Order: sequence, then C-alpha cells, then structure tokens
Amino acid sequence: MTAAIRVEGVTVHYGDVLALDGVDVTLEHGHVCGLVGMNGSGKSTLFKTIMGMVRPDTGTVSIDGGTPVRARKTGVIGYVPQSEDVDWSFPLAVRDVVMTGRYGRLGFTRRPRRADHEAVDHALERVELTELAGRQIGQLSGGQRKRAFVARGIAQGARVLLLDEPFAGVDKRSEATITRLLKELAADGAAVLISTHDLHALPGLADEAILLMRKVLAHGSPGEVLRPENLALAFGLDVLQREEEPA
Ligand SMILES: Nc1ncnc2c1ncn2[C@@H]1O[C@H](COP(=O)(O)OP(=O)(O)OP(=O)(O)O)[C@@H](O)[C@H]1O
Repeated sequence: MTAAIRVEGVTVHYGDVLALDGVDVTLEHGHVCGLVGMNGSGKSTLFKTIMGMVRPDTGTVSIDGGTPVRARKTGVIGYVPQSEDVDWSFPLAVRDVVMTGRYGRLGFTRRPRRADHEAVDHALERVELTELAGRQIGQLSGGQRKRAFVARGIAQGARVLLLDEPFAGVDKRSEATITRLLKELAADGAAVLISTHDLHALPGLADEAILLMRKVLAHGSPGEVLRPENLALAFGLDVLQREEEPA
C-alpha cells in the first residue's frame, strides 16, 4: 500500500543551524499520529518539509506516492497552520476560508459551483460553525478559528492532514470537537499528523506518536513513545511526572 507520508533521510539546515538530521518517517492512511518534542526540536521544519515549503539538503519526501508540490496542487494534503502564522485581519468570512480548500478544483472560471458550495456547507456543519459562516475569520475565538481551518481540510477532501499546535489557546469543547473530527477523518482513511506540547492528552488523541529531537528518537504507540527513558532523552527530565507535581 502507498504510504500517506514517506520521509527518507531528510536533513535540513538553516545556515549553520541543523534543524533535521537524517529523519525517516512513514505514516499510513487511517492513523492519527502525534508529533512531540521540545521547542526547537524541528517539528515545524518537518511540517514545512512535508508541505514542500522547505527543501531538504538531502533526502526525499513523498505524499501518497507523489511530490509535496503535487500533493498541494491536487489538494491531497491539507494544513492547519500555527495561529501566529495567520493574518487574522484579512477580510475573509469563515465560509470564504473554507472555500479556499476548493480552489484546486475550481475550473478555469475560478467560480465555485454547486458541488463546491455543498462541500463547504457540509464541512461547516461537521465542525459546528454553520451559524458563524458569514463572520470575519478574525472575529472568531481561537478554537473556532482552528475548526474553520479543519473545515477547509474537510472541504478540500484532503487525504493527508497536518496540524501545527491545533490545541494551543483552545478551550476544552473545541479541543474535544477537533479530536473527535480528526479520529473520524482517520477512520475514513485520512492520515493525520498533529504537533502538540500536551503529552498527557496524546494517548486520547493519537494512536501513534513520534518523538523528535532533530532526529526521530522514537516512533510507535503513545505508550511506548512516552516511556520515561525516551522523555529523559528528549526533554532531559521526567516531564510527565514533573507536570503532575503541585506548584
Ligand atoms: N527561518 C529560520 N531561520 C533560521 N533558523 C531557523 C528558522 N526556522 C527555524 N529555525 C531553527 O531551526 C530549529 C528548529 O526549529 P522549528 O521551528 O522547526 O522547531 P519546533 O520544534 O517547531 O519548535 P517550537 O516547538 O518552538 O514551535 C530551531 O533551532 C530554530 O531556531
């Protein structure tokens, strides 16, 4: 079976900074995978490399058997960016943001057709944003904004979905809605890769995990990946235990 994401021997430098060092990752369709690692461990760089936005010095990336650029053009891959990477003052309504997921499919008139409007309506319903469809994107809460971007991936029909810190600044209700949706998308055959700092939530969110520190330190079930010896390697301390200690 063709892997959803195949990263082989990928090394990335920014000038003298080594951000990724010989990274190998394979992710199959039907799985939700959590990507964890300390600040600066290379998570965003790995996402950008998978999206074809950063070109590796060495190594290769394939998405559903094709190049990242092709996966972007054909809508195979969808991306929910970190909040800091989005200009929230942009004058787009929620519905328009979701419609951008259809752009790869619009004919040469660039005008959405009935099927495009239906796909957007359906996606908005799934993320429970139908009532806010006409509101400017910047006037939504943090969790609602994330849900709008997840809806964009749904409307796009993305088979591979990357989410960079989707739960940062998000309340429990939105977190639960997003988690449920991501699991449903994976059950429908999508591959979902999520970066997160919330190690406690990982087992409830993902069925596999990757621990990154420029290299892949561990890749397996969340239980295996979060073993104390792995966390000690990645974070220097037993972080799970430390977080549980009273302040
Ligand atoms: N555009 C850039 N120019 C120079 N160095 C960069 C650039 N982007 C990232 N880096 C460096 O590359 C390394 C990996 O950064 P990256 O943003 O991928 O880490 P991260 O795991 O996503 O971090 P965080 O958890 O803080 O978001 C860091 O040392 C960072 O300082």
